[in-house]
This record gives sequence, structure tokens and C-alpha cells, in this order.
Amino acid sequence: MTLKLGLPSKGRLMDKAFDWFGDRGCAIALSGGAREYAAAMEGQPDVEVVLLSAGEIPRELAAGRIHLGVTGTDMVRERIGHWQDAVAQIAPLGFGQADLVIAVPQFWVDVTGLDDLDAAAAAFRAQHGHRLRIATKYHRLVREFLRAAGVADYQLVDSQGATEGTVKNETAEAIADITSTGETLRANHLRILDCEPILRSQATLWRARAGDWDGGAREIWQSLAGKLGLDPKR
Ligand SMILES: Nc1ncnc2c1ncn2[C@@H]1O[C@H](COP(=O)(O)OP(=O)(O)OP(=O)(O)O)[C@@H](O)[C@H]1O
Ligand SMILES: O=P(O)(O)OC[C@H]1O[C@H](OP(=O)(O)OP(=O)(O)O)[C@H](O)[C@@H]1O
Repeated sequence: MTLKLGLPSKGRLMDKAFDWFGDRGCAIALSGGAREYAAAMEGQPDVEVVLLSAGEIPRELAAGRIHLGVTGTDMVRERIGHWQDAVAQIAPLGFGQADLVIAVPQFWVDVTGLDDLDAAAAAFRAQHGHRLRIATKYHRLVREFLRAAGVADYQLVDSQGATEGTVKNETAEAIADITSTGETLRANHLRILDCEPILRSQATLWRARAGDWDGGAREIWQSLAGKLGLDPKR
């Protein structure tokens, strides 16, 4: 029996996740070449490191195919309905911080807050005969947020990457995406709406509620949690 730990398979999130475990005495290293999606935790043959797309880790956790996983809060909340029923949040990891925000063109000088967006959306529909388009990959989170804010006259258009470019490309009037430094938004002449972010996200260690925990995985996790200084009961 092994404990399956899902980690992001590339980029900053992978490097920082490896560092986080390494800093706590559980070094993880790629076990094949740099391009082979294989890694192992030193001295822990009972922990199987599974490298996955950050966006797919929520699904694997929810299905119980991995016991533990590292991915952003945004990914879990967007991709798992009733996420608390499917996963337990073990610990925020202190990296991958980013805010999910709504941004509009800088030249929309009359639109600063959510009320203005609502008004602009109604005016847009009256003028153009279709709803204002907001490009995003965070459909669930944006819908919930705008419903709570009373903004209804919009439509979401799916954008799985380069979302900030959709306004210039005229496939959307506004966007909702993750930002950390704000550079990508500024470079694309967009301005964040003056309101709380939809979500403040960071990389987090999650535990699957489903899956096979009884054949030894629970004990491996309890031992690993001790090494990592985490609460094994979470
Ligand atoms: N600029 C950023 N700064 C910090 N964290 C970020 C930034 N952009 C994205 N993230 C976080 O990184 C995680 C992965 O996001 P992203 O959408 O970039 O996945 P990806 O790189 O496309 O990965 P994959 O394609 O493998 O799913 C998310 O939790 C997200 O919040
Ligand atoms: O506020 P900033 O510091 O400019 O960061 C924001 C950018 O970072 C993420 O993109 P990433 O580089 O991860 O690539 P992606 O767009 O392909 O997901 C996100 O989608 C933004 O585009």
C-alpha cells in the first residue's frame, strides 16, 4: 500500500511544492529526466508522488485516486462543487498567492466598482443587443460572485489562457482572472474593479475524503504529517 501524493507537474507551482516538502525534511526529486513526469520522495518508498496538471488535481482528489494533493484554492473551489464534502484543507503552503479579480478596459473611466459594472452591463445590452461578455476559466466562482453582487446582465465566455488578450481581440468586454503582480493586466490596458477579490488563492495541501484510506494509507499519512509538522487528524 502506498500513499499517493499529487503534485503540480510543471512551472513555479511544482518547484515551490518540491521546496516546501524539502524544507521540512522530505526532499522530492524528479526521478527520470527533466521531461519525464516521475518523481519520488527520498527515504519514503511508501509515498508515491504523482505529477499532474494543477488543474486536474481537484478531480483526482474528489475521485479518491490520490490521497493528498497540492494545488491552488482557486482550482479546488472552481472545479469541485461542494468542495468541503470532497476534500479537507490540510494547510495553506504560503506560495502561489494570487487574487481572482474582475478587470475592465482602462478607458472605461465611469466603471470603478460593481455597481458601475451592473450599470455598464445594462447600457451595453441596450446599445449592442447582446450581453456584456466576461472572459474567464473560473465560471463557477464568477457566477456565484456576480449573483451575490446582484449583477445579472452579462455572459461568460470561456477562456482557458491568455485571458487578458480577449478584450483587445474583441471576444470579450471584461475579464475575470488570477493576478499576482498585476503586470499582465496593466500590459493589456485593463484595470481591476474596485472591490474585494472574488477569491484570494494560494497553494494548499488537500486531503481526499474519498479513496482507500484503510489499507495502510492512513498510517503512512499520520507518520508523514508528523515529519512535516502538520496535524495528522485533518
Ligand atoms: N501569476 C501567478 N502567481 C501566483 N500563482 C499563480 C499565478 N498564476 C496562476 N497561479 C496559480 O497557479 C495554479 C495553476 O494555475 P494555472 O492556471 O497557471 O495552471 P497551469 O499553469 O495552466 O497548469 P496546468 O496547465 O498544468 O493545469 C493556480 O492555483 C493559480 O492560482
Ligand atoms: O499579475 P501577474 O503577475 O502578471 O500574473 C497574472 C498571470 O499569471 C497567470 O498566468 P501564467 O503565467 O501562469 O500563465 P497562463 O495565463 O497560461 O495560465 C494568470 O493567468 C495571469 O495571466
